[in-house]
Amino acid sequence: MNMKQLAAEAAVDYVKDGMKVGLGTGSTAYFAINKLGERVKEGLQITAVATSVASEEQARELGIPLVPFAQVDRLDLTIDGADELDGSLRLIKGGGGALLREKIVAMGSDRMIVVADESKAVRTLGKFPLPVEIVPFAWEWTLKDILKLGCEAELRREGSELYKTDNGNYIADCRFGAIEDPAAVAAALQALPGVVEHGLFIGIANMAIVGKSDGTIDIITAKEKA
Ligand SMILES: O=C[C@H](O)[C@H](O)[C@H](O)COP(=O)(O)O
Repeated sequence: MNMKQLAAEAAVDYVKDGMKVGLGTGSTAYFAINKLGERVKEGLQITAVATSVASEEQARELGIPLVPFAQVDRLDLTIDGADELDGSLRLIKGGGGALLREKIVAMGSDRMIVVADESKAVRTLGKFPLPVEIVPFAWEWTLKDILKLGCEAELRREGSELYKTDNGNYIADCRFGAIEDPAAVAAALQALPGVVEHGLFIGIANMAIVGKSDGTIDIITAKEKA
């Protein structure tokens, strides 16, 4: 079994009857959604919300019951991937462009389990360019503001077009180098009016399940959310 699948399927063991579940996005979350689909066919009773159009379509095809946000106050558990995670369960997310919906859903969940292969576990965040979702209006100014924070940044492209998120925004991929103080970078980005959200998830994940090449998993836990 590949490392992503190993981690994702281990996370699905935490899903119990009656839970309201957030479905993540990306190639690792894909395996979790697939496994959940299998368990729903076997009789598992859950309801779910998705963090992207792609995950919503996958869930619908598998028969996972999706509920509108208006009908659910909080989720019990969200399972999602990450582009990088450190030993304090700080994450970089958004490689697939879904960071805004992912953060809304994760923060509306009592627990978030991150699923990843071992290549994602790092000592210091920042090798993976930090995705920052910005509004298209005056994006040139927002990009200049971001550059002033001391990174190299460029707007993500999809072929010859600028990439657009499910929310119709752009993504600036920002190379800060090693991010020694993620909270400071997060605060500086959040202060810019054109920034919708950034891919630093700090104090949000409760547990990470990391699939390893030797076929085992590592579990990293954080204290429960207040
Ligand atoms: O926007 C995408 C998400 O944050 C993904 O969870 C993240 O990019 C990890 O994706 P993957 O599991 O495909 O490496």
